[in-house]
Amino acid sequence: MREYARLWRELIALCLRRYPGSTVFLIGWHVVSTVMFAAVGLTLRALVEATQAGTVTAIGVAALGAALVLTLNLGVEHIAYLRTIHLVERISLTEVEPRILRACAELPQVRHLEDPEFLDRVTTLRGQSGAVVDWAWAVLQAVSATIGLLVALAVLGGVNPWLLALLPCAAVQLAMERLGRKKIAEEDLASAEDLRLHRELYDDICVNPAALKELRVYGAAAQAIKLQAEAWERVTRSRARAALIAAGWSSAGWLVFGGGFTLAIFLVTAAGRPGDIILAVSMGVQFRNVVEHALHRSMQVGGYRRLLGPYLWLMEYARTHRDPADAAPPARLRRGIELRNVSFTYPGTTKPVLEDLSVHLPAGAVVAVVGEYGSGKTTLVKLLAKMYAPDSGSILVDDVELSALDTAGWRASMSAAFQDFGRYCTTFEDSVMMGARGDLNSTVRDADAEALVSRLPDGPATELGRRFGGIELSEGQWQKVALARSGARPRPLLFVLDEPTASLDAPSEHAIFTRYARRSRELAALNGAISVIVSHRFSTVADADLILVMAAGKLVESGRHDELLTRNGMYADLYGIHAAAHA
Ligand SMILES: Nc1ncnc2c1ncn2[C@@H]1O[C@H](COP(=O)(O)OP(=O)(O)OP(=O)(O)O)[C@@H](O)[C@H]1O
Repeated sequence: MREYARLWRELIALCLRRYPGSTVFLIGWHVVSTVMFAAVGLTLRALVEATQAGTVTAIGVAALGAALVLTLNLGVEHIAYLRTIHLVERISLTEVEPRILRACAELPQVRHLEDPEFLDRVTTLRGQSGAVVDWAWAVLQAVSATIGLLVALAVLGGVNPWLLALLPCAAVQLAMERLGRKKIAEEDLASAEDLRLHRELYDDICVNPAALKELRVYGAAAQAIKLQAEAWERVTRSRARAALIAAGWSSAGWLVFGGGFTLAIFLVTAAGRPGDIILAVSMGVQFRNVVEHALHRSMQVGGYRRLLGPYLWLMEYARTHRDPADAAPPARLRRGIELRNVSFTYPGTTKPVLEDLSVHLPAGAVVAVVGEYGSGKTTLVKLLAKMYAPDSGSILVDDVELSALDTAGWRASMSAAFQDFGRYCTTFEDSVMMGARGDLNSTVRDADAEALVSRLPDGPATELGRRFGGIELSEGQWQKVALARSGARPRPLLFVLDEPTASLDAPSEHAIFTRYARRSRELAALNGAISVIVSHRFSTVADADLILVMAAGKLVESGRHDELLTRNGMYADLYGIHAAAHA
């Protein structure tokens, strides 16, 4: 409960800071509106009593008061409604949505992507930042409307105590509504996985080019559409069931409230004076709307909690998963990187992907990692990039635990072309430089991407990616963009190329490796940088200072090309197969 109170204060303070005028006006209106409903009945009763007494001045004052109250009730209420919408939209888009995005983007590792609890909560929050801000105002409105209702009940109770029976009737109604909301919240969380599946399949069927091609080739589109429909069917079925149960509770509640209200008004009408009857009837006519408003905002407050729970959970998750490490990475590597008995299993799985891996990567070395498919090469690279932490063992950077190095600082000290590189729909230049301040021309040259740039209609300023109106590139061209990006950072300590030329032709591959090998040597002389190249092509790795041969998560051999050939082990076998295939 305390965390909700803190969040509420935080959101209102945010509104005050960004839009002080609107916020003060709205808070002021919510205070004034607590007496507005009762004021309608009281001014109309005063008008009737002044008319009965025949006092012209009293009639004039009462009529003016009633007109003012009615105008405020209708006019200012509408302005307050519009201001609230504006405020909620602005604050959610400029403050709360970025907080949600930052909470995800600044997580130091990528472990959370395998955590269904994390994914379900982030899915629930998608596009819902407005609801988080609206909740803060709904709380204020619910409180203001509830106080207004109590003031009105005090006035009505003064007229006839039977009218107080409206309060327990409303309480029963609220309790029944709550049961229904709880059911809806439970079903929402339970169906989050199906909802995610439905959206991902939609993307695969309609806009994801990689999946789209395969669905066509394998004739699996109909099956994917069927699975998508089934996922949606499960979502809607469970939501409809919850909505029906909630509606049942709600209707029963309204029945109780409506019955009590009708009886109370009947009793007052039977015994009241003309002024009191006008008061009871005028307030009675609006009473249902006022109760509904108070209930609606109160229910919204409760309903929004299904989003506030995940929101607070995410903020707490981001806070507790913040990088505790603060040691600065070295400016240059002296000893290098050492892996000691490193083991790793992906979250949610049981089979270790890396087992008891120990190896020293000397400063300034070009290290090649080879091995069968699925042997753990990419996983090793992910551990070096601190995307995951080893389950046991340690990784030392110049004798300092990698886990103790500030993650953002370590990432700023490395550069990488990952196997599953991103395709960013922005200009070629932005896609390559991505915040780096290196020289675009030499970066393009090293990635052998000069011919690609010369073919782009607007050169480096060309927008890439057809999805947002740019031009589409081939797989190999996208890979060159990713490669160029990895070369844009001027002085990385760790330079990772994970299958950097898998989509490229042989001449391109040769040109790139010659340049990157030269660059690696230059970097090594500059700051002792280590280059790690994962490749299936043995011609590529023969010149490496150290070759690591992986098999089923284990390091089976390591050494230079000649040493490994002499050893006549797995490397020699694989090299032989490769050489024969390319003879
Ligand atoms: N995110 C993940 N969650 C669970 N298992 C994973 C994940 N990523 C990879 N694996 C598994 O870990 C093992 C090693 O994968 P990894 O990508 O490291 O191998 P690799 O040697 O790089 O393979 P390739 O040569 O095909 O790129 C594989 O069995 C793979 O299925």
